[in-house]
Amino acid sequence: MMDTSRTISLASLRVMLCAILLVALALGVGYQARAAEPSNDVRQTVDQLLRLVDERLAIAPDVAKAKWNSGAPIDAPAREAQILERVVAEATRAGINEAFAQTFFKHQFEASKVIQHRLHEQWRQTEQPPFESPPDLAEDIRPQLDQLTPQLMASLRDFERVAESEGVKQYLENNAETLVSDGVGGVAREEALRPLYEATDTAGVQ
Ligand SMILES: C=C(O[C@@H]1C=C(C(=O)O)C=C[C@H]1O)C(=O)O
Repeated sequence: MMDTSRTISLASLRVMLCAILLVALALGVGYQARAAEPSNDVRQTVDQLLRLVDERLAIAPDVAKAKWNSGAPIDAPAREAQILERVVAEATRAGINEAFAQTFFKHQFEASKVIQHRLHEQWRQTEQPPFESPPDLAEDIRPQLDQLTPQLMASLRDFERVAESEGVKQYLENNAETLVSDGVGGVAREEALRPLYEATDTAGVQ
């Protein structure tokens, strides 16, 4: 015959041990989550940059429309060089890492072109006629993009200062999708944000 009281006490001991383990695990996870949560200030900095990236990407469909009507090539290297020239000048003036700023903007150009190419491909398939009243590239769109350049530079400067703080990469990952929409399944977003992820990587922040 089995000693029932002994069996019960062994079983309850196991339950207790399990409970203790679970509590310890929960506390550990909770601690990690707290430790990885960046400060308010850091979160605002990241949010601001993500919003500006989103704002810039949101202009790409207008660029695509203007070029669809005019037949101008999507790739405009002279225009990109002109923007980069301003970026370098501003980086020098404001003490922003020049290589980082240039790489960041090159990625914004690529991301914009991903969206433009996708739209043109779609419009070729649907035999889209010229748009009724497309925005003017030189008069409307490029000035809008130029307005964003100094805002993005200021935001990059702030981002550079917090890229090394704890939990920034995770915070970026968690908020990128909500704050940056690209309409092409995340391809343009990934392209636009890669330099930011890399900036957190070189800091050894996971
Ligand atoms: C937006 C344009 O299209 C492309 C993307 C650019 C950008 O993101 O600023 C610049 C030049 C082009 O290669 C443009 O021609 O102005």
